[in-house]
Amino acid sequence: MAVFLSTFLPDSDASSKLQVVDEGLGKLSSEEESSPYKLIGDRDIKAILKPRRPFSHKGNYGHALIIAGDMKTMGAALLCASGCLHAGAGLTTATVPESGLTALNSALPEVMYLDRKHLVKIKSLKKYDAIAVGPGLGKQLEAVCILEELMVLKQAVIADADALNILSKREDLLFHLAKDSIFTPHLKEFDILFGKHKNWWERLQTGRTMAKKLGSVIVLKNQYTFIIDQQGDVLINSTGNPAMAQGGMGDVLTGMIAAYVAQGYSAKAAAILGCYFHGKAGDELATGRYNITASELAAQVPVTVKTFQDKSGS
Ligand SMILES: NC(=O)C1=CN([C@@H]2O[C@H](COP(=O)(O)OP(=O)(O)OC[C@H]3O[C@@H](n4cnc5c(N)ncnc54)[C@H](OP(=O)(O)O)[C@@H]3O)[C@@H](O)[C@H]2O)[C@@H](O)CC1
Ligand SMILES: Nc1ncnc2c1ncn2[C@@H]1O[C@H](COP(=O)(O)OP(=O)(O)O)[C@@H](O)[C@H]1O
Repeated sequence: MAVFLSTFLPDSDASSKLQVVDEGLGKLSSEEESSPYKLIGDRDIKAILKPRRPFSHKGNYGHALIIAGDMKTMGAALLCASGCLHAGAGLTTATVPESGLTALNSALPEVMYLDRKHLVKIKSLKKYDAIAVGPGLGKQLEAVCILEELMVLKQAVIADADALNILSKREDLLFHLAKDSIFTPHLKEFDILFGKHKNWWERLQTGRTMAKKLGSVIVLKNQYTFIIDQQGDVLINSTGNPAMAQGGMGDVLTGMIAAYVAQGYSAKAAAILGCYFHGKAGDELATGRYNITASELAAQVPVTVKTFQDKSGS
């Protein structure tokens, strides 16, 4: 029986009721025209997820840089770095304001620190395999300067939260960020970036147009998160649940996506793995829980991935 796009949207409209969603990311068969709307299944994850190889070392799993945190939102940086760490990046470095250094060292001793002052002066961030920017970053001049530097360096980024708010006022930066960047807005951030929308159908159409125009991946977060790839296809993630509706959950997701980019996955694959395992970790914890904190979710991720790997034989 056909599944329609409207199933995955919180509001109703005529168009989405007519759009068929394909099961899985591959084509159904050579004769059938594939739909731009595809539901991510376990088989897709199995095909994407790579095992950790024998004799491998931290250098094989990439180095991620987290640019996040401000005086009152240092927690967002810690949560993002924690998501990155728990999703398996070989090395994670966080650049937070100096006032957050003690918190960083106490909460996440595995994570290294890079002085913000050095970041703005650095002419190359090439040693980092993934760069996430935005959670709790603030919108002050320093944050704007960081985004300007990243644009000049032409390295793809994972942009979230305050980075998106800054980009919404700076089209010159938005359209000059490196291709294969990943944008992770929730509904409000999406509308701030790309304009107000009447309903989710319209929002998705704008997302498709903008992902193609930017040559980047847009992760539009909601109960069902939509991963819109560079071709304008909409991949629907169905893991996750309302127990996850607590502050900081998106910060963890951003760190996880950065970890997968650092490990060598493409922008699209990293977004898929991040969303799937983020939601799946939440589903596992929610079996015995009314709500889940973002820190708990991050800690669950290695268990979730291992359980999936063992069950699917990947
Ligand atoms: N511990 C820390 O340090 C934390 C730091 N954080 C960091 O702080 C910074 C600012 O974060 P923020 O929460 O003030 O702003 P933001 O997320 O834009 O919400 C603004 C308004 O948008 C809405 N809205 C929000 N989410 C929505 C959704 N999914 N779907 C639909 N609507 C949604 C909602 O409006 P309402 O719907 O209630 O009218 C909400 O009031 C940011 O950098 C972030 O990373 C947080 O991560 C928390 C933990
Ligand atoms: N009801 C829900 N069902 C599934 N996932 C949810 C639900 N509520 C929140 N989430 C997930 O939690 C994350 C929230 O992200 P975001 O709003 O950016 O959080 P924050 O800014 O507080 O870190 C998203 O990945 C979203 O998909």
